[in-house]
Amino acid sequence: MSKGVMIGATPAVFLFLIYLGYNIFPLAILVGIIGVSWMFLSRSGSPLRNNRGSRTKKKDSVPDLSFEDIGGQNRSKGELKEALDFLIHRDRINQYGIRPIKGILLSGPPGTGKTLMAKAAAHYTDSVFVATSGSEFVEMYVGVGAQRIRDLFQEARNLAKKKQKKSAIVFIDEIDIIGGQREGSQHREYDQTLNQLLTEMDGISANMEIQLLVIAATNRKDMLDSALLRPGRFDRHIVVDLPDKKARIAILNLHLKNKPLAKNVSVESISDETFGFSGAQLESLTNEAAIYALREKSEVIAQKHLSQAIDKVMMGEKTDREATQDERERVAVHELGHAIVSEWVRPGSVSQVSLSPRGQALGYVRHHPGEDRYLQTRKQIEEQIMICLAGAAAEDKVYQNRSTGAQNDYEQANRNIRMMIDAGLSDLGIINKEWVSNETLHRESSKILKELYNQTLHLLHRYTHVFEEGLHVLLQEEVLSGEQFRQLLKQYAPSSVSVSS
Ligand SMILES: Nc1ncnc2c1ncn2[C@@H]1O[C@H](COP(=O)(O)OP(=O)(O)OP(=O)(O)O)[C@@H](O)[C@H]1O
Ligand SMILES: [Zn+2]
Repeated sequence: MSKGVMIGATPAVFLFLIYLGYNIFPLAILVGIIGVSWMFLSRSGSPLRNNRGSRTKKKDSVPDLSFEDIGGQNRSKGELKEALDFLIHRDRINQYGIRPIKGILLSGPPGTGKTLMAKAAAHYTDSVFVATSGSEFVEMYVGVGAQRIRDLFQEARNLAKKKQKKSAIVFIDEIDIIGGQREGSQHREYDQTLNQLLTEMDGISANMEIQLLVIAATNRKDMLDSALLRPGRFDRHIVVDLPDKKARIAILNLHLKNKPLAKNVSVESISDETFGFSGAQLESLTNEAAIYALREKSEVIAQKHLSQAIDKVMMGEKTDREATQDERERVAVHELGHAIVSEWVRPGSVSQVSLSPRGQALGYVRHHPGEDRYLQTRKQIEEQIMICLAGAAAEDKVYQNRSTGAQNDYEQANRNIRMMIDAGLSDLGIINKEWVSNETLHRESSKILKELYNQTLHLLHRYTHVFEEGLHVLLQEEVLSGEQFRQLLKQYAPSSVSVSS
């Protein structure tokens, strides 16, 4: 079976772990999901991408977008406003001899509203807004990039004068492209561009006629050249993170405001199911839901449209890729495995098992997230690993063999094992990795993997009837709702294992 086909099942587990929300390193994982969803989004040609063109518009006077138009992000907004107050109360700052803020760096995953924040900053300070993106500097001839930077700053000053404003904000998206760490003498062109930017910033002083502020955005702060982060340059860092549940509600409400919404729609439940979504993905979700409603000629956007839109944003558009009947069966078995163990670990966690091809996937399990967790015990990590392994174990149980569809599942499992060992939670105890050989680490991780795999297989063997019934429904209906699935479990699962131990 070709690799592409059975990749099918893989995003499921990925979403799983994220949706369980049990991670010690939430950010890493969150960035992970964004990476993954982004991958799907760009493949499916989502409207999100189309936004981009207009976002990097070069010239604008004062943007008509305020902080109220940005959902959630209260901490970042607060920090940003505080920094901006320096710009507004320039005289007072001068009086105290405080050096003006010249650069603010916004960092965070894609689509979290960094561009919106920069625009709102211009609105808040009544500044003109001039924007560019690092990507515009790619493959420019030597000298052109530096000239572009010079022009940009000049443009900002000219525009402010023309509009009779006291200040201008220069926004540079994807700053990491021009401000990435230098390696030897390569990237000479970027060097010149970066140097020009630094020169412009160094030239900003408190008593200029037009006060300039540079706001830069990146989702790879670790990549930036330290010269950029020095005092007097981008010395204010504001993290713009993925929205939490409350923020997701706020963002959804903002984007649903101008749409006909059915009365019984629960925005809260949508926010529950979109853990790890960025603002941009939430916006896309509301848009897709409206399209589904329109397609059905429904007067209002109903819960089911929103629910379909979640799948679309998460996994990509439904594809009409025809899997063979054998493949469909195998994917169904695989996903049922994930779902069974997930319910065993945390009853109520499965929100949908689906056998409809979407993006690169042939099937997937969608989860209700638990509460956000930042610490976890050995048992919890082991359970996560079991959920990962359950797809392959299910195939093993039913077919006595496995396919290539579980590759990502293993990667995810291995990441968890590494975390467990690093955190001193494995049988090796607390270790200093420098003194432990790779061989020892490898042996320990294989041992964990093997034990948990056997446990998972053993557990699944007790669910034969659930597999049979679930398979039957999935092949016919393509989806099993969380409720339906739990009903099956209630009916067919051995009572001793139906609840988490
Ligand atoms: N907090 C938010 N509130 C409302 N809408 C949001 C929010 N965050 C993102 N969006 C939506 O997502 C779109 C993209 O956001 P924006 O361009 O600001 O993200 P970004 O962080 O700059 O992304 P990138 O890193 O990809 O440039 C916005 O136009 C808006 O529709
Ligand atoms: Zn899987």
